[in-house]
Amino acid sequence: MAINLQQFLAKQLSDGVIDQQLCDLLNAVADLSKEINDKVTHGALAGVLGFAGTDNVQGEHQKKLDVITNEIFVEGVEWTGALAGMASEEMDHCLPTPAAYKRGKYLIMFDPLDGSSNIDINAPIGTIFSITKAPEGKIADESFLTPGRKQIAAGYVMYSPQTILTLTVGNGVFMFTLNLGTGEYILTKENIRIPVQTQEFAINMSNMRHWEAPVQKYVQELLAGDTGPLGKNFNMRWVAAMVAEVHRVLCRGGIFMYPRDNRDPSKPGKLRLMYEANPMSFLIEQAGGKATNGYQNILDLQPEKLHQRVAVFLGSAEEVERVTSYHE
Ligand SMILES: O=P(O)(O)OC[C@H]1O[C@](O)(COP(=O)(O)O)[C@@H](O)[C@@H]1O
Ligand SMILES: [Mg+2]
Ligand SMILES: [Mg+2]
Repeated sequence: MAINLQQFLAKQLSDGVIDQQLCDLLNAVADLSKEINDKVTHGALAGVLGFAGTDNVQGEHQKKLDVITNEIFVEGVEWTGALAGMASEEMDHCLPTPAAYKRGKYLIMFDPLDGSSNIDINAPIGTIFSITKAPEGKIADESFLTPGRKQIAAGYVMYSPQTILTLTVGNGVFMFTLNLGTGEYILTKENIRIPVQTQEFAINMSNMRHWEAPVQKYVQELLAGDTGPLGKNFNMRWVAAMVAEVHRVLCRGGIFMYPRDNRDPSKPGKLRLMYEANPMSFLIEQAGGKATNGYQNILDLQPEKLHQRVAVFLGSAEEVERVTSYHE
């Protein structure tokens, strides 16, 4: 019989994999994602498309939905009693749990709306989250700077033809599909394994001239197909939402890359370490894949800043190892 997310989490709780606070927090994230799903699904009818007229801390123009989903996320988790604080792509600094609410033992970092450029064209978007243990004492931005290897749980929700919540609590990767009739997330895939080999890659090719030499060489080899040193043909995909790219890699393998480039020296890599690369790398490793910045495993990087950017190579082990070896 199909089990729902609540039942899955109750089992993890009784098996001692998660504690009550984490269980409450994950249930709250699932619930708030249904509210986001509702807004996303109604789009223009709910008046949520277009720009908000504000910029975030990274100088990016915020979409209305970036702001709305950030509010839904904050309000959806702050009351749970599971959090000492939270941090988001859309907030300059962290938000310690307000005194009105009970302080808990965890921190959550999130990208409330991933793939912002897809909002207005009705293409896939998502929400990403990462949960770590909170240190004792006052919570400040520095409290969040622990390596991804220390994550307790991570996941994403993908809003697309189906709404899918993908989760790890450190014992494999599980996917739950939202039943729009009952409002339940139903377990639809478990113990996901990424094939070691692949013939599919994802990279924004329009940036090719800005990449560093090792990435230029590797992508030339992918393009050369069976006439080149890799001896096989590759297909290419680019959805422009990391959630959707990682979801595809988890479902059928592949390599997803967002390398450093020299377009803007202040932005080495586009993706953010704390609430994009770390949670996704945790999921990928839990499914038997690899995730590096070209030099080191992403999960082993010591973060320096809350909104730090990082190069990302993740997915099927053989190809991630190959492109990483070109950097050495
Ligand atoms: O504009 P590009 O180069 O296609 O970038 C797409 C990448 O940017 C992102 O949309 C960044 O995330 P945000 O939308 O949360 O800023 C990734 O999801 C995606 O992989
Ligand atoms: Mg994002
Ligand atoms: Mg975002």
